Amino acid sequence: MSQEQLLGDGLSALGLALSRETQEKLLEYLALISKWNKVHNLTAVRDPEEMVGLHLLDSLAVLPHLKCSTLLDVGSGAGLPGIPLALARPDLKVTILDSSHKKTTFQRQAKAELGISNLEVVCSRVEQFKPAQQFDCVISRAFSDIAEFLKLTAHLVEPDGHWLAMKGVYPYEELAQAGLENVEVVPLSVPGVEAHRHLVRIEAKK
Ligand SMILES: C[S@@+](CC[C@H](N)C(=O)[O-])C[C@H]1O[C@@H](n2cnc3c(N)ncnc32)[C@H](O)[C@@H]1O
Repeated sequence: MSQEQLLGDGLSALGLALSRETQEKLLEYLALISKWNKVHNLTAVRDPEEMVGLHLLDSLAVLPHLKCSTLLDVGSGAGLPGIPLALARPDLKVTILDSSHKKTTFQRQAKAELGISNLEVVCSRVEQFKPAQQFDCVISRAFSDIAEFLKLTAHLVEPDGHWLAMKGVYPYEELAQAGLENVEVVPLSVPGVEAHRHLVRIEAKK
């Protein structure tokens, strides 16, 4: 099946309506990752069909749970989930951050080529990042365990804000290790991705 069809079907299954133009930009973004992957090792996922599920739909599955106006994606790598979210939600101010120059050089290229005006790119270790303003929401995928994620980003979340941690299997151990009980854990079903997915929401307010 073509990437266009996979994306269209996946979005329908997720109950998401994105314009034709946005869908084209999402696929242009995948094409850019593939192009850069030939020279730089940006992501291990290289199969065109798998990329739609693991890069785009996995990121976009979070959209219905995104209730914020400023978002920081920590350890964003090739721009995941931040770039698909910025493309799908032009009203959202998205900052993507990574400590790797190679990754943020790619992120800047993607921002320029796709004309993503609601996206900022930051090259920094997250623990050293001192923005002028904190964020409503700080998100990460495949960055660290939950305790480390909260520790490294505590200075970046608004007092009324929250964290979203994108996880695979239900993270019982990570939650226990972080001393977190009674947090919201939403199971997500991602079209084209057989593995389990869970989204953990942690409020900054104690
Ligand atoms: C496994 S990758 C995940 C990339 C992306 N979120 C994804 O899901 O495809 C983790 C990323 O975190 C970045 N990273 C690790 N420690 C970091 C730190 N302390 N500050 C900023 N970025 C960091 C790495 O450079 C790497 O790009």
